[in-house]
Amino acid sequence: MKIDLLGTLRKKNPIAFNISNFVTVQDVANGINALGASPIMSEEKNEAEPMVQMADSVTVNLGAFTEGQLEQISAVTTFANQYKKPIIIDPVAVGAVDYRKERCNELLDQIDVAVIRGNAGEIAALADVEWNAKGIDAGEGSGDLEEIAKKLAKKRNCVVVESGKTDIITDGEAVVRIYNETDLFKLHVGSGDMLSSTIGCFCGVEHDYFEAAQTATAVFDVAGEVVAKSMPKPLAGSFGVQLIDELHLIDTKTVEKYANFE
Ligand SMILES: Nc1ncnc2c1ncn2[C@@H]1O[C@H](COP(=O)(O)OP(=O)(O)OP(=O)(O)O)[C@@H](O)[C@H]1O
Ligand SMILES: Cc1ncsc1CCO
Ligand SMILES: [Mg+2]
Repeated sequence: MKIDLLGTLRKKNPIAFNISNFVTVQDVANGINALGASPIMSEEKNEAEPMVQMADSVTVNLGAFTEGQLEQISAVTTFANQYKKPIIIDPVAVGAVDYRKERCNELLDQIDVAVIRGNAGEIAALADVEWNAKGIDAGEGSGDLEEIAKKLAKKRNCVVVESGKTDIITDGEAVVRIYNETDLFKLHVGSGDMLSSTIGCFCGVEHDYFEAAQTATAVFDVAGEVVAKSMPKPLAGSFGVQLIDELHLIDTKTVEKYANFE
């Protein structure tokens, strides 16, 4: 794993264009800004082209899109392919709402994406595997998590990050697993959105998106673990704030020390 990509990210300060959702947009912007990227958000179709041109990566979060916004998402992602900017997709709740899955699949049919990051329920839905997703959460299922992630990676010819107790990262062939020590992430709505946008930042500085996704996930997971270790008792609100603090403070030595992966 190329943990020193964290240094590269901080040196380059990539512009991370995010189409976010109204629930978590501020955590996403502050999280990746603290990490060392330069976030910019937009919902306006008429500025899609210059936004994409100046960006190093484009992260599209499908958490709360409207019908009108689909046109903007389509324009942005088409320009991103044209200008060869990596696209990261966060398919929020596609396992729970068919309308979302259908729109997401239409989008994925139109464009090439670098990374899809979702929980097990979301990744299973896009991989056409039976699963009981629960709203924005992973829900329950009995399928093999690695096989599901690989199936989607092959189907969409991209890297898949399937988050959960163990984060599974695959390019369809190789698999890297990152083991998490704390589940405090679940206390903070938007942990997943922040992870997806963190992956976007690393894809903006590393063209090997499999490597970028691994480093991003390890940095993010370790940041959460460091916060959890420092808290005398789990506090949901403080966890969210301290996660942003730790994304600012974290260094490669800390990631090397605590990242548990194979
Ligand atoms: N059971 C768990 N134990 C430990 N860590 C977890 C667990 N589930 C998720 N995580 C971690 O939480 C972070 C967010 O992943 P998660 O799978 O919860 O995304 P999500 O479901 O899209 O979240 P949200 O939509 O609420 O933002 C990741 O860093 C992941 O490693
Ligand atoms: C709670 C919620 N609803 C739509 S998006 C979102 C944030 C998690 O993605
Ligand atoms: Mg999510």
